[in-house]
Amino acid sequence: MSSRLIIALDFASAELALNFTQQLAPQDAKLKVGFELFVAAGPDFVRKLVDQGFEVFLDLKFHDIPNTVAAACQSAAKLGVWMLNVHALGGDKMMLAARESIAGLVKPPKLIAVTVLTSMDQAQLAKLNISQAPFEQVSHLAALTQACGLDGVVCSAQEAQQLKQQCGGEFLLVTPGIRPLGSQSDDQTRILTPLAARQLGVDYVVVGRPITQSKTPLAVIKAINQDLAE
Ligand SMILES: O=C(O)c1cc(=O)[nH]c(=O)n1[C@@H]1O[C@H](COP(=O)(O)O)[C@@H](O)[C@H]1O
Repeated sequence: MSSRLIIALDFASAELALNFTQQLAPQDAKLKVGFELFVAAGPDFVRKLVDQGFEVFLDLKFHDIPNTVAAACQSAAKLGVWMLNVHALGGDKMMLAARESIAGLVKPPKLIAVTVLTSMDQAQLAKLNISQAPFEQVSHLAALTQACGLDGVVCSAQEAQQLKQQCGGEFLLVTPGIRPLGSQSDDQTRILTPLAARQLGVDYVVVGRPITQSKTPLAVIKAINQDLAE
């Protein structure tokens, strides 16, 4: 069975990222390329990972006018990635345009929307004039995302159980803010362990620093995969 682990390749160069990925096989984990690596290494690096057989989540969190986001999604899909994301706060017209832009492809990537970043807590939302608790905002944005026909959302594992009830089992929940017991929370606030996330119904966990900054990354990956297979 393919892994439910997505490793965040937050490295500053293609060379550093390749040093890390050469230890991995595609069945060990899916790989996420975000802003840091994409800006440094570009689309060629993404194509290289895809050619090596990895399922790649291109995490560029598109958030712009519908026409721009639709075109960006098309360009991203041409790289052969497995998953793409946009910001739900871009609104329904933007999400609909994004979905339609890739709908006709033979093998479209999964398209998901970021709800409330896992680094955000209620106090930070309040400063954005959002008076709701994080879960209420996540729930609202997940409903909007689902109504636009997207495949799922990025949220915190803390919201997973209620979201699965709300959106149904097929709607994908992808959760960063995952920390194995004993690891630092860093800048994440809404966190859970891999095992707890899986028990709450999460489909894919995103883990970066606890793996990429570990002295024994393969052991951490193995332990997380065991937890996710429970
Ligand atoms: O879209 C994302 O991937 C994302 C959304 C979110 O709400 N929180 C979040 O941490 N992420 C990403 O998930 C990864 C988490 O990395 P670590 O905190 O190092 O495990 C980073 O690459 C973030 O950019």
